[in-house]
Amino acid sequence: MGAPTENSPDVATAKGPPEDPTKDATPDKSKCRDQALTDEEADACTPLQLGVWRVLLPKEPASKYKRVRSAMDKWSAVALAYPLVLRFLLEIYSLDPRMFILVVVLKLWDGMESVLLLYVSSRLLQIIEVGLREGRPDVNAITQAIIARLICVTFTATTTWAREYISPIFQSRIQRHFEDYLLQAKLRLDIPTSSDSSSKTKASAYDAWSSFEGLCEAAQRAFGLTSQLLFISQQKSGGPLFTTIAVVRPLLALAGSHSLWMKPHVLYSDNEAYLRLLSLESMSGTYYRGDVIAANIAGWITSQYHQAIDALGSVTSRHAWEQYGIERTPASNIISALAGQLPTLYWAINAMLNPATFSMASIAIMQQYSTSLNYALQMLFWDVRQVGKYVTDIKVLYEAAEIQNQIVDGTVEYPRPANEADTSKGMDIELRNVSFAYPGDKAKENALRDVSLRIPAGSLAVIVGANGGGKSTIIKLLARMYDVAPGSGAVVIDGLPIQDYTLASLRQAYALLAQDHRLYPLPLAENIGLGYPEKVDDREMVMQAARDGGAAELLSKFKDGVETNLEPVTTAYGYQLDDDKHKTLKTVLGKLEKTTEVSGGEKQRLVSSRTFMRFQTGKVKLLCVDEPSSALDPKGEFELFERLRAARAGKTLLFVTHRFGHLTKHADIIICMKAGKVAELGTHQELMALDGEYASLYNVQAQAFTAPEVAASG
Ligand SMILES: Nc1ncnc2c1ncn2[C@@H]1O[C@H](COP(=O)(O)OP(=O)(O)OP(=O)(O)O)[C@@H](O)[C@H]1O
Repeated sequence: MGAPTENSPDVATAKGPPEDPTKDATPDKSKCRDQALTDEEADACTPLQLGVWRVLLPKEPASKYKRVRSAMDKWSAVALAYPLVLRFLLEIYSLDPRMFILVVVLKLWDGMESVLLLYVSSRLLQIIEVGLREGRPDVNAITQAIIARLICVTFTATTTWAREYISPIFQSRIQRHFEDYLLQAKLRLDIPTSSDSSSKTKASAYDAWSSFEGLCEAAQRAFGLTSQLLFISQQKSGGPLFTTIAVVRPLLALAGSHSLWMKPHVLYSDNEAYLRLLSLESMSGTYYRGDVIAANIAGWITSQYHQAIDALGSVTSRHAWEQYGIERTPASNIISALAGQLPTLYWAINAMLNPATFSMASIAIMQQYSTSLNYALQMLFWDVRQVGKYVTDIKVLYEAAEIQNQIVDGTVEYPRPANEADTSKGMDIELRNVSFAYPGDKAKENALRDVSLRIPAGSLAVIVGANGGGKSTIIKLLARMYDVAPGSGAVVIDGLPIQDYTLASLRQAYALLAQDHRLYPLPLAENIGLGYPEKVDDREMVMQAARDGGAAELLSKFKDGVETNLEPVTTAYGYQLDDDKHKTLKTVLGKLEKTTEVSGGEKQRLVSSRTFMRFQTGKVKLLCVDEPSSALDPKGEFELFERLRAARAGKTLLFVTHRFGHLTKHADIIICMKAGKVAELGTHQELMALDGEYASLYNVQAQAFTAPEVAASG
C-alpha cells in the first residue's frame, strides 16, 4: 500500500471540515461499486461509511410489507429449529439432570424475585403511609413488613450466590462435553475443507454454554415480565391502564433503537491513511523489532506516521458499532424522554380527578412499578433478539459433525493383495496429464500444468526446479491433501486412481518429511513416538528413532531427556504488575512463560526422528522428503540422506531439493519442474547432456566450487 494520495476519496474527506459522524451513514451504492466488490455482491449489500469504517449490510426488502415478511421469516426459521434446540437442551440435561433442573429453577426464580420485592416494598410504603396519616404507626405491621423484606432480600442473596456457585461448575461440564465433540468433528476434516472459510468449523464449546445460558435468560425474562405485568395490573396503585402507559417508553425505545451489533454485517476499513497508520504502528512491535533496528528506519516510520495522521485529518476511527446508533436529530430522544413521563402524568391526572386516591406512597409505588417494567421489558427485548443468534450457534454446532470432507474416501485397502499389485519394492506412482490449482487460488496459472511422469516402485526420485515450480504440490497430491479436479488428469498408485484407496490405509503407507513440520506441544518422546502412534510409549523404539534421526545427542542435553516439552501450552498471565513493586511476581511470571528454544537444525532432527519412528511400522511404501535439510549443517544433511537411503528397502523415495549433490548423484530419476510443468526428466547424466534447465541450475551451484578463485584458495 502506498502513501495516501490527493485522489483518495477518504483522504480528500479527511482534509475537509470536521465531519458529522453520522453524516455519511447513508446508503452509498456508487462507493460500494468502487470497492473490491463484484456487481452481484454490490447488489446484495447496502454499504455505509462511518468514519474510517465501511459497513456492508445485507440488503433489506424495499417495501415495508416485505420487511415485515422478512422479519417473520427470520422468526419462523428460529421457531422451526425447535427440534434442534430440544435436542441441545436434552443433551445438556442428560449430562447432569439434577444440576440442569437446579440451574433452570434458579434462573426462573430470578425472574420472580423482582415481583416479590415489588410486593414487599409497596406493602411497606402503604403501611408507612397509613401510619403517617393516622399519626400512629402500626408497629406490628411495619415489623412484619420489614422482616418479610429482610427474608426476601436474604433469600435473593442466597439464590444469587447459589447461581454464581453452580454456574461455573455446570458451564465446565457443558463446555468439556462440546469441546470433546468439536475436537472429533475438527480432527476428521481434510485440509481443503478446514481451510474453507465458509465451513462450519467455527463452532465453539463456549457458544454452546452461552446459548444455553442465553436461552435460560430469555425464558427467565419472559417469566419475570409476565409475572410483573399480572401483578401490577391487579394492584390498586397500578391497574391495566397504568400498565399499558408504563410500557410505552420501552416500546418506543425499542422501535427507535439502532444497533449494528445485532445485525449481520461485514466491517472493514478502506481508508488508506488509517490503514497506513495501523501498518506503521504494528512495525513498533516486537515482531519487527530486529528488522527495524537493523534497517535503522525508526525515524522514517515516525515521519510517515505523522504524514498519515495529517492525511487522516478529522475522519473518526471510533468503532462503527458506536457510531451506528447515533441519531441525526434529537427527536427520538425527546419523544422517548417525554414518554417516560407518562406514568407521572397519569398519576397527576388521577390525583386531580380522584383526590381521595392521592398519596405520597402511591406515587412512589407507581414510580417503582414503572421503573421495574421499563427495565424488565428492555432486558426481555434484548434477550429475545439474541435468541436467533443462539439458535444459529446451536445449528452450527451440530452441523460441525456433518461437514462433508472435500476429499472423499475410497474403498480399496492399500496395499492390494500381492497377486493384484506387487508392492514389495515400494509404491508405483504415475501422474497422467495432471493440472491443478489450489482452491481459491488467485494466481493466473495453475500450480501444475499437464504434468505426466512415472516413478517406478523402489526408485529414488528427486524433484528439482525453481521456486514455485510445483515440486511440493506434487507431494501434496500424493498425500491426498488435495485432489485433482475431475477431468484434470489422474494420480495413479499401483495401477489404480489414488481416489480408489481408503485414506487411512494409503496414509499408513506414506511418510512425509518436510522442512516446515511443527513440533507438537507434547513431550519429545511423544513428538518422536507419534510417527508410530501404537508404539508411542515404547522408549526403546523412540530412542532408536532418535538415533536414526540424529537427535540422540540433543536429547541428552536436556535435564528431563525425552520427557522435555519444548513448547508447552502456556497459561501464565500477569496483570497490573509494577516493575519495582512486584519484582518477585514478575520473576515467577518470566519463569512460567519460558519455553525452551532449540535451533532450526535441532528441530529438524527431532522431526526427522519422527519419520524414522514411522519406518518402524513396516508399512511405509513411499517416503516423500520435501527439503528437510535446509536447516541442517552439511554433515547433518549428509548423514540424514545416508540414513534415509539406508532405510529405502521396500520403499519408493521421492525427494524435493534445491541442493545438487548427494541426492542427484544417487537418483534413478530426476524431475526438473519449471512454472508448473515438467521441464526435463531423466538421470543426472541424461539431463546434463541435454544442457537445459537442469544443467543450468546444476552449473550455478557447481561454479561456486569450481570457479578459479575457489580452486586457487583450495
Ligand atoms: N496452499 C496454497 N494455496 C495457493 N497457492 C499455493 C499454495 N501452495 C502453493 N501455492 C502456489 O502453487 C505454486 C507451486 O507451489 P509449490 O509449493 O508446489 O512450489 P515449489 O516448487 O515447491 O516451490 P519452492 O521451491 O519455493 O518450495 C506456486 O505458485 C505457489 O504460490
